Amino acid sequence: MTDYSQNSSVPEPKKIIQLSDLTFTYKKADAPTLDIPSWSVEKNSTVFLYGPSGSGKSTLLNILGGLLVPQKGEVTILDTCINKMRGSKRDKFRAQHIGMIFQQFNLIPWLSVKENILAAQYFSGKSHINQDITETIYKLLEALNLSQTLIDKKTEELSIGQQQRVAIARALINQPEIIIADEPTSSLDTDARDNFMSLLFNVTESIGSTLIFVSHDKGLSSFFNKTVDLTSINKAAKLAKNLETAEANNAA
Ligand SMILES: Nc1ncnc2c1ncn2[C@@H]1O[C@H](COP(=O)(O)OP(=O)(O)OP(=O)(O)O)[C@@H](O)[C@H]1O
Repeated sequence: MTDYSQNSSVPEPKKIIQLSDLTFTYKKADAPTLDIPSWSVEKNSTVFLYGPSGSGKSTLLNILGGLLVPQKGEVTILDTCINKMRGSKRDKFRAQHIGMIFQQFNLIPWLSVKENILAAQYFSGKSHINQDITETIYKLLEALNLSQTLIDKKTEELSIGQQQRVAIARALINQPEIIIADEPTSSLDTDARDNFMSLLFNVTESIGSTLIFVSHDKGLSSFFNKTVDLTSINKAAKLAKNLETAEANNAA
């Protein structure tokens, strides 16, 4: 009898990020901040990552972006183990494949909007490929509802909301496969926040990226197709949480 079970099985979704056996401890800290036996993210998913303050969310994002390197374990992004790379190679890998949006935007204040965005393209080593970069920047600004008249303005002369959009444009200029955002909405009011979220989702979808997003604002989780509590994957945070609860119970 023919066995059709293999043919009918649905293929495994492609993992774009895989962590295994990861431990990260800050210098001088006496315990690890992250201890993650295993975690993966599927391609094209949108992940809302939350957890208590100090549970290691920013640390994890910095590891995914290759800004921090774990002492132990493997960080595999797009089938490449990034924590074994040399620093300069990892920087280039990040510039080519990962767009990062930080709470503080990390724009260079004395450079113009265009120069800030071009800097990201320069670091990716792609600047020679795209001759028509100004046109691409204009399109991106338009998609982000940012007036084209701002393109030559210094970013320090922009409002917070405008700076945030420039930070998104900079994260997206290289059409990264992965977008990592760390509390990008924390300084926005509700209307600006919702506006920002729809823009981010529109552009993420249009370039087919995978999004990892950290926020304390649980109300945002409905935008995402996956919600992850960091304490459920990070044994170190779970341990810290249990100790806190035990201390609170003892004090009561
Ligand atoms: N550069 C650093 N050196 C030493 N310890 C650090 C450093 N950065 C963070 N930590 C510690 O690591 C732990 C996790 O910090 P992290 O910023 O990743 O948490 P978080 O979940 O993002 O917190 P929050 O929600 O408050 O932003 C905290 O105990 C913090 O004090």
